[in-house]
Amino acid sequence: MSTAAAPVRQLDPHAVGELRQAAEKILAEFGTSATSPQLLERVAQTADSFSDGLRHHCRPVDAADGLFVLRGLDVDDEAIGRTPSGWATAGDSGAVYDITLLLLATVMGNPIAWQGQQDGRFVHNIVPSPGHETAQTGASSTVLLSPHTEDAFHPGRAHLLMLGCMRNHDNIATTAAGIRMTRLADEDIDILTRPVLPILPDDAYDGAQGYAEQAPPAVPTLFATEEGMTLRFDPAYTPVEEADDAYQAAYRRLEAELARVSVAVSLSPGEVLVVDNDLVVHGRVPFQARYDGTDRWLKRASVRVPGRRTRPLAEADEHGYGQAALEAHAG
Ligand SMILES: O=C(O)CCC(=O)C(=O)O
Ligand SMILES: [Fe+2]
Repeated sequence: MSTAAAPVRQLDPHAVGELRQAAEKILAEFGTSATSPQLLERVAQTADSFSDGLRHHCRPVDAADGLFVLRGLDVDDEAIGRTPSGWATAGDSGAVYDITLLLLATVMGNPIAWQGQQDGRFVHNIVPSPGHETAQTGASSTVLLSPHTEDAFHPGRAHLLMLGCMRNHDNIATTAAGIRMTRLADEDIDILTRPVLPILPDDAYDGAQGYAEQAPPAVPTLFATEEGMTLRFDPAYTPVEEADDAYQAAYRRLEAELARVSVAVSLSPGEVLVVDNDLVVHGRVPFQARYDGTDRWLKRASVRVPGRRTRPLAEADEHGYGQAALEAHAG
């Protein structure tokens, strides 16, 4: 894994001020970042009025590695208070950044939430939580969070994933690996393009594991589009051992290639990592949680981009394990 720098988009002071003022105004009006239809509507109106400069910073990912870092937001380590001990107790901690992320997400596309995850909030808190150290979810710490497509099990998954950093005293890196940086044999691409294995819902979803009304759909790992390759990959939730030997070997070679091209991005407060969820798998290195109110703390938003054609049409027939993605703004 390399620590090669991700492309940076530096927000200018004008754009930072514009965002800050807008987020504070909305927070003052509603008193919370908990999303109501009224708050979401205000977010949409506000994002509509943003300057071209700010909009330009939010343009689509335009590099082959499939990601960028937006830099320059102000985060005051004292003012944000203690790192919450888990998403369930986070409440309005860092609420102005929830709204900031929602505003940015709304410029980039349509933010989504999941009924079954973090109480249906549009912005999630990613913090290490006691008892979850070894889980394959954002709440873990001591284990490697394996590279994955966010919400890979679902046809309504995000096109863009945003991770905004509140605090990261131990410089714990997020990992990112782009499919277009890999080199794979044509034969492997051919095999991995076939729908052979399902991807099951991850442990962060209430209720989805018990979903047994229909068989899990087999989905392709790779998908070739006019603009290039995309992937849908989550080995921790894929029963790879059920495939034949040739498929398993190709899958392992893809895993090895993703590891080879993986970059480590250690976010600093005020930075927002944006990854294209069709091009990049992300994860996190293992770390030791502090559990003293100063732990690493990220805010996460997921965004769908209307009109993108980066996925197989057959996804429209998937049941999504009974989970529904809620869109912030009507189409
Ligand atoms: O903690 C991180 O850097 C990434 C965690 C993750 O996979 C996520 O929040 O989706
Ligand atoms: Fe993730």
